[in-house]
Amino acid sequence: MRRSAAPSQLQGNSFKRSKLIPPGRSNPNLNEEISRTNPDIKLLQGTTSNAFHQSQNDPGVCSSNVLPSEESSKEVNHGDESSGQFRSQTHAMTALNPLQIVHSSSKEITESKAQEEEPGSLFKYFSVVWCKASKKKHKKWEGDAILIVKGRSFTLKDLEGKDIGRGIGYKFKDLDNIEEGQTLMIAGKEIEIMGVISPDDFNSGRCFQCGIGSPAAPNFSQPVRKCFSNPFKSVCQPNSKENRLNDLQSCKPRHDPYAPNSLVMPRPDKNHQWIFNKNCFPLMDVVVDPHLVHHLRQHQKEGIIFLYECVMGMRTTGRCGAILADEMGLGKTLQCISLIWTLQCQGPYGGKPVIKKTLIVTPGSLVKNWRKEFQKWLGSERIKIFTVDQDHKVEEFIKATFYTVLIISYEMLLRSLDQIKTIKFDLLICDEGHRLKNSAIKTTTALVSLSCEKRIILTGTPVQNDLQEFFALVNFINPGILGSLSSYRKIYEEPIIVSREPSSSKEEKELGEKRAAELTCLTGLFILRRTQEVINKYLPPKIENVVFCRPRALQIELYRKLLNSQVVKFCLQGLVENSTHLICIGALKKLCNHPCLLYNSIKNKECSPTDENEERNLYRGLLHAFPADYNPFLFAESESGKLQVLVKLLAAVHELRPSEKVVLVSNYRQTLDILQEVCKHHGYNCARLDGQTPVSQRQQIVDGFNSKYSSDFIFLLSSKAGGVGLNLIGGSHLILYDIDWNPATDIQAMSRVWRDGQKHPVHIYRLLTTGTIEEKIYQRQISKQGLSGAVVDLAKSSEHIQFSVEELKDLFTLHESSHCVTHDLLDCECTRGKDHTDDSVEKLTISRPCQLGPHHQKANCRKPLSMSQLKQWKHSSGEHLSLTDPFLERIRENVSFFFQNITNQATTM
Ligand SMILES: Nc1ncnc2c1ncn2[C@@H]1O[C@H](COP(=O)(O)OP(=O)(O)OP(=O)(O)O)[C@@H](O)[C@H]1O
Ligand SMILES: [Mg+2]
Repeated sequence: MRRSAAPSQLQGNSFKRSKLIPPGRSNPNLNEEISRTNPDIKLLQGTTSNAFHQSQNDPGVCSSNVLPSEESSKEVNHGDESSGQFRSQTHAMTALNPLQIVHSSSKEITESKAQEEEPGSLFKYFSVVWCKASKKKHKKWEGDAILIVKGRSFTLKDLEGKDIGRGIGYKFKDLDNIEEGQTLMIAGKEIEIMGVISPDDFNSGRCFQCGIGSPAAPNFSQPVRKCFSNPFKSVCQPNSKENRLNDLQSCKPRHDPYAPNSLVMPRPDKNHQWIFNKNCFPLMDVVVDPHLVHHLRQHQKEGIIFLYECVMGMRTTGRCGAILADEMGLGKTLQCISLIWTLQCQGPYGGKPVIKKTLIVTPGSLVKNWRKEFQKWLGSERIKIFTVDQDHKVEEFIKATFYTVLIISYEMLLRSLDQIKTIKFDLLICDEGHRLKNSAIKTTTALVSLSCEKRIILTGTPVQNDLQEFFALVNFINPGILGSLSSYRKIYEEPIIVSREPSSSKEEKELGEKRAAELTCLTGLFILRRTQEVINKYLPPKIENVVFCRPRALQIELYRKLLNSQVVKFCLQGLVENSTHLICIGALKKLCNHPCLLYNSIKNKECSPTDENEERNLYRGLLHAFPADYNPFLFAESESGKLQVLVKLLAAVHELRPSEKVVLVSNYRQTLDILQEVCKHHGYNCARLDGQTPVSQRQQIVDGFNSKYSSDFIFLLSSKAGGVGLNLIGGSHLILYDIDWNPATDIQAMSRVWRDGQKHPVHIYRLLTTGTIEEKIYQRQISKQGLSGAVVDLAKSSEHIQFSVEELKDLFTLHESSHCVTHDLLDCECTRGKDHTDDSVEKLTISRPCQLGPHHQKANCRKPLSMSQLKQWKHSSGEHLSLTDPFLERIRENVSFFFQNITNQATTM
């Protein structure tokens, strides 16, 4: 709260101030004094202790600011003054003793209410300044506030959205006649009306944002024609008057702004020049190096202009942060490299470079990728990059002054924070920066402690699903722009959340929508997100398949036994903790991957007989279901439906596309071990990257696989450990062997191959075991997250999921007779009105319109996929597949159902 800096004081409004009379509501003599000396002043008395006592006795009289009723506190929380069926009127009049009004007869009140009801339904909003009522001659306004008047009631809110005064039951004409410049006494405060606020400004929350710099309109004025200078000539640095005059003639843009396809940054407007060009350097066009522009896609050019305007403080005055939230694979790295290279060599004022040193913080597995990308786009001569690792410490960067860019992992940053703090960085880039959504974690506090104000967050993961996390990210790049956390919650979060409740009123919905729109509009100035569609045209076709694999006999037997266990029964009766549900879910998921994983877990538990816990109980009696001579190291394909399909798929790719490679993804290291052994057994060379792969080796492994000279046919990837940001374009087939609760994990993995640089059509296979928990997780991914439109979040894992007993019942059911439970749930034309038995499905598949074939409608490929979108995908049971896909053909006998969607369809597969 600002003190002694309220607008009227700053502006020195003597006329208005002369009207100020020391307020003193609780002192009746003072009121008299006020009215005697200043008949202009209105006393709107809503919050005296007298009034409160009265209201206790007379339910018809309400005075808030003191113990608001339940109804009124709802009003407070939601910022919604609409619920006002006022219980009575209190009083609102010029120089009138409030007690007189309190004693008004109820008849009078009713009559006046009836007369005034209609106009009272309209809201009026005023910006005001306020201070406590006092007799002092020279007083200080304590702050700005918003006065909301509806009919015969008012609420006074501070700029954090908190109620600081309320009252109801005033005379309509008193509240109706409020006008600019007027001084009022209300709720124990003296206020001065500064101006009228439009309903739109209030509903959008804009009126609370007076602390925010106004958005500066981007300036796209055409550059003035000038000769361009030699790109390698150093920029001028004027320091004296003569120099400056000389510079006026000699300073030229580094690159020709008029060359065909040149990318010229917008010029700063007058306001910007006033603030940032104190030395009156000549205005210079900032032109992106044509060497880079040559490669840039249109969306990347726009992204560079956006980043430039943000970090230059041209979009939001005084703020230099940006969030580039483009979907995965859109080339955020290249956009940043272009920005760094431009700002490091040029600037709008006399051409003086805007930045000297840049700090890039990134996940460990991407440190080398950043170096590679710098080299790819700028070569190794133009810019000197320093990457921190075990052998190259930050001290080296400090000593060797020619390095201008420091690339470091988040982990290393924490370890080297003291040294990092000694360096003056002008630009900070946080790659995969959604991890900063928690302001309490060490990484965030470490980065906040750096003084650099030009900050960019890069993330391919949408950031707006959790409003508090969103606040943390925004507050990191543009500190304070959304006000304090408490005001943000009051002004935006609470109304938005309330409006999304099914029980919310029409007004609450409207307010929430307006606030959400305003928040989007405000943050849209410095957040940019483009979706994959913008590069689809540069990418080869993507054929995405969801493959439902029939479980094998051993799997079904063990699955039944697990579901019949005491532990699962206790889960279904709601008798056990969430951790026990997770143990059961974990066992079922292992079984779906391969029974040997379950066998090993049972054996491990047996080895520690003293360890009496739920997991041990769950496994009781299960060993008997395995053959007596069971060998868990054979990894028999015939024991796992998915493994059988996988082996056939690999063989098909190897045979039909000998020059293409496969990325094979699992979330579990033990599963990757099995897959690795199986690959070895079939003579396929593999590369592997999981959580245990040393960070220093990761890029080398990725490069090796992507190289056309590599003999590796398969890349085994643990998606959680190393998925983000990797480019695995060496592979054109990607198989997701298991499913994660969080669709973002799977989407991240799938985005590794279908990205810029990919030459082949991409085939994606998501393997699910029919009728099992894997289908349930998939349904949860696409129904809950997809349908609600909620965006996904990488950090949320199953540990954070709470299950209702109903959900658990569904999770712990095995559907043995269905071809595809997911399809059964779709209410698809092909099954509508029929029993979901094997027979009926099979008969229908022959003629149904949604079968693979020309009738299918192309689904919107935007993620996350929803159930209704899935229905639009081509689908069919294994038996009735119309065989245009040679890979699916090879696996059809092990598969009960397929869904397929093709993006960027081409004639060949
Ligand atoms: N204009 C371009 N022309 C050709 N290749 C490009 C272009 N822009 C980017 N690429 C390449 O596309 C790939 C993906 O780029 P990048 O890694 O920057 O994506 P990203 O947006 O950071 O995605 P993620 O969110 O997955 O990290 C890289 O190999 C990059 O070199
Ligand atoms: Mg990236």
